[in-house]
Amino acid sequence: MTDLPAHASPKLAPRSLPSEDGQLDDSNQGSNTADDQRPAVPNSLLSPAFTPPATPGGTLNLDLHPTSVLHKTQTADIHNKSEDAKGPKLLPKLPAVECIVRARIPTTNGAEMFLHLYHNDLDGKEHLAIVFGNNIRSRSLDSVRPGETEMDRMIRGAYVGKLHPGRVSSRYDENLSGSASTPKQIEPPLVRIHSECYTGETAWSARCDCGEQLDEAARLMSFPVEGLASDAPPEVQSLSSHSTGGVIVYLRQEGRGIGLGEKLKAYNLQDLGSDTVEANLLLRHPADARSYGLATAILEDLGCGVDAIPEGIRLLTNNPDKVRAIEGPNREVLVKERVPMIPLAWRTGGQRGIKSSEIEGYLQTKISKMGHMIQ
Ligand SMILES: Nc1nc2c(ncn2[C@@H]2O[C@H](COP(=O)(O)OP(=O)(O)OP(=O)(O)O)[C@@H](O)[C@H]2O)c(=O)[nH]1
Repeated sequence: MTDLPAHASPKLAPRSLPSEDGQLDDSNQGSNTADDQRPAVPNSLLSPAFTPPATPGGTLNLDLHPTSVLHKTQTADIHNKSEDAKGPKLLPKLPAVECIVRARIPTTNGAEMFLHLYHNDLDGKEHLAIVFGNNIRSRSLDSVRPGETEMDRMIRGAYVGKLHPGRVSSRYDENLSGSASTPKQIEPPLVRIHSECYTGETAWSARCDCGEQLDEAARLMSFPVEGLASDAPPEVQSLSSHSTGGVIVYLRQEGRGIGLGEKLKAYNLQDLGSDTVEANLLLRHPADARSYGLATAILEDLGCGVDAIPEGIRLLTNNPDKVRAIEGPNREVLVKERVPMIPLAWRTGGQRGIKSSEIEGYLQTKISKMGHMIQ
């Protein structure tokens, strides 16, 4: 019997049995990146479960293409020729999105933002757009619904200017001059596509820098131009002429798309010695199970597509795959510039930011295995 560690389940048959010469019996062994990245562990430790390559609980637009993303990925997984080791999927067609409601949120740092809640035809999740400034507006929110009253429009956030007690028109804010209530032509806006991370954003985790990245994106977008002091970091200085707004598209793709429960299992595997990519693969998930079609569609709806801003957007990310993915299958969005997100601890020589051995490994794996450009 194969020599297995004590915690290996004896009930799971190995996926490939070693042949007599000690080689694995996979016919396609070693032929691609997934295999290259798969850690050397007993096959019986691998979970037999298959996880869809998109937001858990969601459905993919299978009806559009019989040979859908899901089918292709399943096939790839079965044949152990996965292209899933890294990199998001480009959906064949952008999903339909609709902004259902928008509300003004004053934030604890004094800046104000408008939270936009979206529905879509791809999954049952409520994805969000956090909009800073008055220049970015949702087309689907602003469009007129049959039979709605002015009060209905104001309640769902389809108003210009600001709400105040006694206001009666969604279209006209008597406290604003005419020009101020009309969105101006905007410069290439700053955009962040952010994936949900309960542990990093809410539960104070120092395993990742997701919370810090979300805070930093909001800070850059709400940075008052006149407040740009000499102590502002270089990337902020370079943004000075633009930093009057932006949008964070907040996708409910927890754990790079595998969901919170699976991410927590991955954390346990990381504590057992795997890195973040290996842990996902051991659980039979792609290293990155996300897709970005929803974000592209939301950006289009917010007037950040090439139809409205041919100059493109400036994307806050270190992830090269995200840059291409966000542009969409038909280049609906143009990424004019990638703005890097340098961890605060690196920028301040460890004075501020997240300190933990876990975050060091996390960032190292992003650079070495996921091609992130943290510079
Ligand atoms: N599966 C898994 N997901 C993780 C882990 N740590 C963070 N995440 C998730 O990763 C997502 C954030 O992705 P990142 O890789 O940090 O960032 P990115 O979006 O790829 O790239 P940037 O734009 O440069 O930040 C969130 O959904 C987190 O929940 C981990 O160890 N395992």
